[in-house]
Amino acid sequence: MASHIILPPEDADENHHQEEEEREELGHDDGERAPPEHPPKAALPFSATCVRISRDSYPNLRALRNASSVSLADAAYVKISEGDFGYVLDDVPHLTDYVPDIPTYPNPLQDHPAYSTVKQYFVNEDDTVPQKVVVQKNSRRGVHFRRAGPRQRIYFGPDEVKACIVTCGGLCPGLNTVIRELVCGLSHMYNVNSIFGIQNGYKGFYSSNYLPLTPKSVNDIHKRGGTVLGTSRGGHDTKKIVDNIQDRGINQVYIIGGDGTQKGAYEIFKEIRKRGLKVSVAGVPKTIDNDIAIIDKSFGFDTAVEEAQRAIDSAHVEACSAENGIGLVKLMGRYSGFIAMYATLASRDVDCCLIPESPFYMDGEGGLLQYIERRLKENKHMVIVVAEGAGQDLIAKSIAKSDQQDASGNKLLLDIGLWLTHKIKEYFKSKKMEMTIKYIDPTYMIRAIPSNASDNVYCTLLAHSAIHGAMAGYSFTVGMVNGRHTFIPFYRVTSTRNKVKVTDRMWARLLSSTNQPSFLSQKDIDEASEADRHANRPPLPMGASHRVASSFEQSASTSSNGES
Ligand SMILES: Nc1ncnc2c1ncn2[C@@H]1O[C@H](COP(=O)(O)OP(=O)(O)OP(=O)(O)O)[C@@H](O)[C@H]1O
Ligand SMILES: O=P(O)(O)OC[C@H]1O[C@](O)(CO)[C@@H](O)[C@@H]1O
Ligand SMILES: [Mg+2]
Repeated sequence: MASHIILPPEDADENHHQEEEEREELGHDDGERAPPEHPPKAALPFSATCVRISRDSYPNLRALRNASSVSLADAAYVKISEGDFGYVLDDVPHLTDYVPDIPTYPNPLQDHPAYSTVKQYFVNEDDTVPQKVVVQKNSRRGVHFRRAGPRQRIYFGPDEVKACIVTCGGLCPGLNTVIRELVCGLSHMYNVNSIFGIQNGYKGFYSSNYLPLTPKSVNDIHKRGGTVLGTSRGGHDTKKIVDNIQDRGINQVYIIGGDGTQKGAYEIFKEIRKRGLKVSVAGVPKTIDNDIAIIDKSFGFDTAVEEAQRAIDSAHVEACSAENGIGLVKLMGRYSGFIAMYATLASRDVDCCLIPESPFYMDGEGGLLQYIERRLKENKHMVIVVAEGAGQDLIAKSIAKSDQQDASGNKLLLDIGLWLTHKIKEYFKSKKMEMTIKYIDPTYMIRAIPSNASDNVYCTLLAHSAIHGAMAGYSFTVGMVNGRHTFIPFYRVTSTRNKVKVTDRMWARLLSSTNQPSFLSQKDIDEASEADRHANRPPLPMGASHRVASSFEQSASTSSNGES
C-alpha cells in the first residue's frame, strides 16, 4: 500500500508541544480569523496511508531545508505518497486536507450531451503521470504528478461556485484564450454563472471592482492580443487579497501568470488554508520566456517563436542588401534564452545566437568580434539573435552599474542590443572595414499578438484542466508534463526556473546549425553542468525516506522539458 507523508512545518522551538504542532501543521495562526475548532483529519483523496513525520521520527529537519530549496514552513504543504518499485506521487493539496465534512456531488458532465458519450470520460482517481519517461531496465518508477481531468465526484454544488480570474505579470499570446475558456468551460461544463474578472493583476483584488464575466462577454476575446482583464507587476498583498476573497465569498480562484505570479498563488493558497476556507486555487502558468519549471512548454511560446521569425527575416533581408551587412535582432528572455534558441533553430538564417545561459566574450581569439569579422569575410552578411538577458555581465563592466528593479522585484536589464551595435561599429571602424548594422528590437511585438492555432488549443486544454481540478477540490498549478496534463504542487513550479542547458543536445544542434563558436571554456562547461545538476535537484525530501529521496534524485537526472 502507498504511504502518505506530510512533512511538518518549520518551528525553531524543539519543545513545542503536540497540540501547537498540529495547529501549525494545518497552517493555523492566531490571527483575526479563528481556525476551525477541531482541526479535521485529512481525508486523503488518494488511497494512501497518512504518515505524519514528527520531530522525533524526523530529527534532521534543518538538514532537509539546507539540502533542498523547500523551506520547512513550506514542507507542511508537501504531500508525498510512496508506492511499489520506487513510485512516488508528489501530490497537490485538497480541500479535505483541512476542511471537515465537505459534501460531494456527481459531476454534471455525466449528463452533458457532448461529454456523456465519451467512453471513460472521467479520470481514474489514481491516475498519475511520470516526470521522467526515459527509463532503464532497472530504473525506479520515480516521481509522478496527479493526472488532470474531470473527476466523477466534485466538491462544489451546482449553485455554490463563485469564481474569479486574474492575470498578472507581462503579456503573453493566449491570455485572452485562457480567460475565455475558463469562463465558457465553467459555464458550459459545470453550469457556473458567477464568474468575475479581477482587473489589473493582484492589486485588483483589493483596489478595483470585480468585473462580471459571461460566455457572451468573452466570446470574441481570443482573437485579441493582451488581456482584457489588464495586468500588472507588484501589488501582491496576501492578507488583503485573501480578505477580499473571503469577504466576497469567492471559492474558486484562477490565477494566470509566470513564476512570480505562481509564487503569489502559493502564498494565497497558504493563507486560505490557514484560515480554513473552502476555496480552490488553480494556477495557469504563463510566460513567454518558457522558463517555468517542470512543464513541457508554456502557452504563447510557439506563437512568440513564430512571430520572431518575421523579425529575423527582416534582419536577413537588411543584411543581405548591404555591403557587409549585419542584422541584429533582440528577443525576450530575461533569464532563459528559449525564444532566441528556438527562433534561431527554426530560421536557419541566423549566424550567431546569444543567450543568458551561455556566457560569451567580445575581444581576442575566439571572441564574438573576431567571429563576426570572419563571417562577413566569408558571407558578406550575417544575422545575430540576442536574448535580452545575454551579456549583462559584459555591459555592467563597461557601464556604471544600475541595479534597478521593476515593481515585482525583477532586475531591469540594460539594452544588450544597443550595446552590441555600438561595440560592433567601434570594432570595424578601428579596422577600417566598411559595414552596416541594422538593429531590430521586436520584443513587445512578439508578445502582444493573439495566440496561434496550436497555442489556442493548448490554452483551451489548460483552462479545462484547471476547472476540473478546482471543481474536484484541488489547489495546484496546471501543466503539461510529457504530453499529459497534470496538477503540479505550487512549490515545484516556483522553486526553480527552467533554463536552456548548454550541455544538452538542443544547444549542440544550435551550435552546429549556426557554426558559431561555443565561447565556452572547459571551466564554463563544468560550471554549467554543476548548475544544471543543482537547478534540477528537486526541492525535496532528502531523508524523508530513502526511497522517496532516491526517486527524486533519479527524476532530477532528466528534465521534462530540456532535451528531446
Ligand atoms: N515571491 C512572491 N510572492 C508573492 N507574490 C509575488 C512574488 N513574486 C512576484 N509576485 C507577484 O506576482 C505578480 C507577477 O510577478 P512578475 O511581475 O514577476 O511576473 P511573472 O508572473 O513572473 O510573469 P512574467 O515574468 O512572465 O512576466 C506581481 O503582482 C508580483 O507582486
Ligand atoms: O517590460 P515589461 O512589461 O516589464 O516586460 C519585460 C519582461 O517580461 C518578460 O517578457 C517576461 O514576461 C521578459 O522576457 C521581459 O524582460
Ligand atoms: Mg517572471
